[in-house]
Amino acid sequence: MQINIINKSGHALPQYETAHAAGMDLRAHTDTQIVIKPMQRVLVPTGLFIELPVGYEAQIRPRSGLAYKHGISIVNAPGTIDADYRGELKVLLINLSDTDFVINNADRIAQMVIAKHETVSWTPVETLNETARGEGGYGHTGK
Ligand SMILES: O=c1ccn([C@H]2C[C@H](O)[C@@H](COP(=O)(O)OP(=O)(O)OP(=O)(O)O)O2)c(=O)[nH]1
Ligand SMILES: [Mg+2]
Repeated sequence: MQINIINKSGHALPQYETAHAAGMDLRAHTDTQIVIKPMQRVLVPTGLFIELPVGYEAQIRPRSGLAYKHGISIVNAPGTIDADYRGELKVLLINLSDTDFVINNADRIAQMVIAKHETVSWTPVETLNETARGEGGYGHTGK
């Protein structure tokens, strides 16, 4: 499918890095180097603006390589981009390591998955149907 995008980043458009990748990497759009100190969070601009079709969302997810090697994650993972959002895509990174992490312009900082979603309406009721699980949760089936 095609999605309208405005690209003010000066970088190439996000792309799938392999043939069947689910996510497209997002690059930082910054004039100055960004340093994220341990346990600090930073909202990193991408320079991208998109027009998702109704019924679709974009999910902003961490990159596992950055997470494993540098403790870089996303505070609100997965970030949700609504179909009616027209602002700049931004990535809320957090440094979970004990050393500073440096981001340069064009670094690939996160990945974005485009996904369908349902829009539901509620039917208020007094009881819900019975299941074997019932209210069990939070590990009630054991280790
Ligand atoms: O990682 C993110 C998460 C959100 N957004 C943008 C797109 C999204 O549509 C909008 C609102 O996000 P969200 O609903 O998660 O935030 P909120 O705190 O509920 O704000 P709002 O009241 O504006 O919905 O912010 C981003 O650019 N990056
Ligand atoms: Mg919201």
